[in-house]
Amino acid sequence: MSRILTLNAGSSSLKFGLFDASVPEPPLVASGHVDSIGSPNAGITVKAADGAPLAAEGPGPVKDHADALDRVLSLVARLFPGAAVDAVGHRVVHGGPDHDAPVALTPAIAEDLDRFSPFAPLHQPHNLAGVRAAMARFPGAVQVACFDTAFHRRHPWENDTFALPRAYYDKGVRRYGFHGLSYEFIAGHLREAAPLLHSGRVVVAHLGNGASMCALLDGRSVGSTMGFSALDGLPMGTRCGQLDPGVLLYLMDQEGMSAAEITDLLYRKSGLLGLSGLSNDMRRLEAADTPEARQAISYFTFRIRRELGALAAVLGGLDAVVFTGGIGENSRLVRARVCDGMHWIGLDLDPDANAANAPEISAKLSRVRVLVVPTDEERVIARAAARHLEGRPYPTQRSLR
Ligand SMILES: Nc1ncnc2c1ncn2[C@@H]1O[C@H](COP(=O)(O)OP(=O)(O)O)[C@@H](O)[C@H]1O
Ligand SMILES: CC(=O)OP(=O)(O)O
Ligand SMILES: [Mg+2]
Repeated sequence: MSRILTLNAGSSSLKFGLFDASVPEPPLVASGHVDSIGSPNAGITVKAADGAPLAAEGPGPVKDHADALDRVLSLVARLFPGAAVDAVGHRVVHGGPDHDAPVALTPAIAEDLDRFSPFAPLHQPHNLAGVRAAMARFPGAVQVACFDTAFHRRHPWENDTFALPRAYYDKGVRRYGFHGLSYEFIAGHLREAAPLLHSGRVVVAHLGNGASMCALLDGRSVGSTMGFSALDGLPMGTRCGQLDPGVLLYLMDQEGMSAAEITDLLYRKSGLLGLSGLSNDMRRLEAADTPEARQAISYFTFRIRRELGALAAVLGGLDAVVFTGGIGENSRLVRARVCDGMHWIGLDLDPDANAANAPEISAKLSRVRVLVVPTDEERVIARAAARHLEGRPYPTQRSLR
């Protein structure tokens, strides 16, 4: 049986999917994820398409992404011994200025993508390690890279640039935006489930260990909170989010910190972890209820509200907000805190629907609808891989450079 395998390395997770490759909209066969990578309480679960559990390991340590990948590939081989993997679809977070669509990887393209590892150090190296491991394990399969940045490549120039001398823009110092596979899935979901909203003004809040927001107009990205690297915008599990560049000058000049030390500070020690002094995991912060944990959550939700106002201004109004990602899909507290006091923009929450994790959590009379939509980046990756297998890759616009 011909199969597509998808690999999606997030900053704290490795998600994968196995799809039947024999039809154009590939049906899911099984999916799984490793969560809390790097913690002593990581877990691995695999389930069939109908949700039936197939395997579970942990809680226990999963040292790093390489360990997670090894275990996932062994589990797939053990659970599906006869599966012929014809395509492996990879989430690759940074595609730079050239990639505005999925691409079939050659070793040379994969090597070139390593240029962007410094701008997404919690992701790109793991994404490319997945590519190398899959090339070795499935040498006959087409390897398709699907970029987080691609969905945003046609956003307006004002959202693409920084106010630096133009030479830097030409060198690729631009606002790329990330989580594009998730936003593409949500846009597709709206097109099917709520066509009127799809053609309207929607802000999607992808809140996971990495977090960003995207303004969708007619299903296309017109603005996002993440920029050149996966650091900008909202605070995240361990990342600082938006920061006055003057702070960087201070850290270099007054504190004598090296680039490597600043990288470690901003990517691994800041955000919810840095503010709480406790954890990057929203579940732990909600349970801990220390003043620092409460402040970390307050800063997180304050920044989301601030960006919601800003993106609504970009859109010229607001018809819907969509929550997604591990926190957006599961944290009633965060959703309630984000929506609290948003009546001025026409948004009223239904507290019972929110507490029940319902798919629509806005009050009946709320002008702005509020939806909770589980994202499915694997589905978007599988579709792209299927098109490559069918010999119908997505067209690209190389003129974007
Ligand atoms: N029930 C829950 N309540 C609150 N937060 C949750 C819950 N389940 C998951 N999360 C949060 O989701 C985050 C992971 O989101 P996810 O999107 O899977 O991660 P990644 O960004 O690594 O892809 C965890 O760090 C955790 O804080
Ligand atoms: C780009 C990014 O932050 O991804 P994730 O949320 O999966 O860590
Ligand atoms: Mg993710």
